[in-house]
Amino acid sequence: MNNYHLYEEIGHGKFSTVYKGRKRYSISYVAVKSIEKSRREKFMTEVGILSNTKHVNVVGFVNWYETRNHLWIIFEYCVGGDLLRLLKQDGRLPEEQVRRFSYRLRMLTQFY
Ligand SMILES: Nc1ncnc2c1ncn2[C@@H]1O[C@H](COP(=O)(O)OP(=O)(O)OP(=O)(O)O)[C@@H](O)[C@H]1O
Repeated sequence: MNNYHLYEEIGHGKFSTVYKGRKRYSISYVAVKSIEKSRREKFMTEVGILSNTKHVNVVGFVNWYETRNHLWIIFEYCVGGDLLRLLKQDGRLPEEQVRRFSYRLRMLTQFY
């Protein structure tokens, strides 16, 4: 984890916090998810799936780490956040946009 600078929190789950990060000595920005060690099984499942998935519609996996108190996943940083945030901010989406998102999700389910 010494390879990354951590900036502000950009989201959180029940057992995790997600920060904006930057790889040291570079201008590569990432999302850094810190997870409680009690959630190791879920963490390993998430790492297993993401590290074996390379798809334009799935957030890119970079690496994972373990420190004394936490497990960490480094992801590609999605500037726009997630779909839920978009819906909360914009309310109902125009039909055309719903169609675009649905198409991407459909591509993904075909991939699996
Ligand atoms: N790669 C990313 N880029 C930008 N924001 C992200 C990224 N990953 C996660 N986030 C933000 O962090 C929030 C929480 O992340 P995520 O959905 O992965 O947690 P979770 O799996 O629900 O966590 P938990 O299992 O602890 O409940 C997302 O809703 C999103 O706002």
